[in-house]
Amino acid sequence: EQPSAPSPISAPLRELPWSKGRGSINFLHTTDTHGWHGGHLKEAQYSADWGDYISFAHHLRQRADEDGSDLLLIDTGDRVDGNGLYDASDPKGKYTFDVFKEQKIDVITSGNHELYLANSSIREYDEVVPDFRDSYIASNLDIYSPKSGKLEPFAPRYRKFTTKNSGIRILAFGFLFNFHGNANNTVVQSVQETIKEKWFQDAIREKDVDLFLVAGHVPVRDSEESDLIYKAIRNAKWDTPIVFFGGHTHIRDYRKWEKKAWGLESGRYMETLGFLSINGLSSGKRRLDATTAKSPVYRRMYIDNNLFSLHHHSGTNHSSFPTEMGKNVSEKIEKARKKMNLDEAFGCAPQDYWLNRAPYPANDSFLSLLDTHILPDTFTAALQKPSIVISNSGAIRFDIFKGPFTIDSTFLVSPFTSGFRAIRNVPYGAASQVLQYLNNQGQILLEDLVALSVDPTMYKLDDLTPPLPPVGLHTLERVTVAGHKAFAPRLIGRSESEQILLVNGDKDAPALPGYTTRDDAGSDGDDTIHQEIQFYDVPNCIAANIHFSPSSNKPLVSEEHAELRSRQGGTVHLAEGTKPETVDLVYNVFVQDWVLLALQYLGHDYGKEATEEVLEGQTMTDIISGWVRDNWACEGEK
Ligand SMILES: Nc1ccn([C@@H]2O[C@H](COP(=O)(O)O)[C@@H](O)[C@H]2O)c(=O)n1
Repeated sequence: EQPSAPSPISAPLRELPWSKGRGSINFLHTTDTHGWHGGHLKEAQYSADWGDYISFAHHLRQRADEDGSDLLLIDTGDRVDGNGLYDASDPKGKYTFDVFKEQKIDVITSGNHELYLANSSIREYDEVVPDFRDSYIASNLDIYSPKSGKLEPFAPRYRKFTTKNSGIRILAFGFLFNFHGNANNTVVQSVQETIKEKWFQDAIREKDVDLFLVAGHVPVRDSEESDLIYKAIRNAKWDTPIVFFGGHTHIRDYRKWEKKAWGLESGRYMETLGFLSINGLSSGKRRLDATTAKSPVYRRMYIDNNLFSLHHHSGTNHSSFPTEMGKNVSEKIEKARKKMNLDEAFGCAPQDYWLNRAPYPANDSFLSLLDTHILPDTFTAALQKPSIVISNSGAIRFDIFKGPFTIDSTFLVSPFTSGFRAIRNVPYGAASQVLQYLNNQGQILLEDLVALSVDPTMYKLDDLTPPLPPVGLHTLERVTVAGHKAFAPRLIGRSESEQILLVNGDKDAPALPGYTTRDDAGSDGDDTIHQEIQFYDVPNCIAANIHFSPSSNKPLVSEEHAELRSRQGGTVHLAEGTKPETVDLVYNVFVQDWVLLALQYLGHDYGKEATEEVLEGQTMTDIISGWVRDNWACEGEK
């Protein structure tokens, strides 16, 4: 782990469901790592780095060699965008690729983030694909070759191989979901079309396959793409076991299609090392008898990526765990971080701000910080006229922790290179409705949130201190329920019936906060028994009003009047409660197509030519770091 990483905290662990002996295969799976190969430096629970993963895999490979099973490693894409280690270098990824390639990965695919920008996909094609020449698979992805200019497969379409110890014959695919946001130097063919192709139809009919392995940057659940692939394989081979490794939705999940087809998704940001094992497979070396042939057994575990877990599951300790290669890789990461000054602070956050671990709006919601402070402060200084500034919440990727906000933090919270654009003088009536169109699902109801939570506790109003504000959801740091001592709820709400709902505020819960996953195999998949963290849905987009606050029903101010004031004083700042006749509609470029579409629905046709750059191309990363520098001094600097 990195020298500045916090030491892991011991917690109750479940045992790794390892499968041993012939006909057994074990997998480790990473997905959506988004550049976090240095691990989490502010969260002890996820503090192991890529070097530790290399050491861990080494010990498990050795275990497989000893007991005759096999260990394979899978990575299903989105390795880029989201961490200083990748994003802070020029070109991006200058240090990550060398670190990443030191792990032996048996099946690897591309995600959507490798393809947003032409230069990222070219680097992926020129560097990562050759680094993983025998294992990179691109079943539905092509690239206009930077050398020949011709459209070529990004990597081989599939791979057939036999495992080293057990002799299990695997046929592996590598898919990406039907992604449309890629730059025009790559082509993602839809899964619907791909599975009709001859090469695919021939591949699923190949003889001597003991296991179909579908690695994909595709969610395992609620995904038309995964279901189509499953059905296509089953149409050709009614009984051959299938295993899916998915990604993209950043969750831990394990889905059962049927007893011989399961799929694992292994979270995000190097928080999780997914583990899956199957025993009872046939192989070139081992014919199964009638009973065992019917019953391969699949099991899974989500390993928290920290040394406490990794030592435990590999039967090692502090001194026997690190391998030479693992240590070298950790050192390489440390050097790269130093070279890029990733620990240099712009300022210090006075408290935690959560992206999904707090409801929105709330005092500890990052999105509330954005729409009530960061965007208004930045754009009030930069824009002259009443404006509405819209950003997608997806532009924000991670939480802010109390303490130093560093160069690294800027990329953790928002790594993207898109800037902001404006459409001038949009009638206020239309502009003020765009946000609603972009968030078309309306407000989240108390009932919806409660339905998502486990065992909400109901209390009477009188039993609670402090008393609650009116009906709705609230964040309170501590509450006291009559007859119990004070404790911290994850969510508290007051319903129409005047009862108080206290969600996940169980004072007897385990101490270490973390994931508690419920999947198709039950709720025992997380290796660490956690105190459950509540995650909240947030709107697609948020907005800030600049130079006006339309909270009352004062009349719209006429454009002429605004013009006049503009000429007189430069900036037009309307009096509290006054609505402008027109506003400049400013938005993050990523949502441009949706903003134009919403305006079209609202009866105003604007083309891209009607838009112009604002803030001289500054990105959300620049905006946040600039705001932190100006507003959050560290102790001693005040
Ligand atoms: N320039 C960009 C690119 C992407 N986004 C946001 O990221 C989302 C996709 O990320 P996943 O990890 O879910 O694949 C995308 O939907 C956008 O919200 C962005 O804001 N700007």
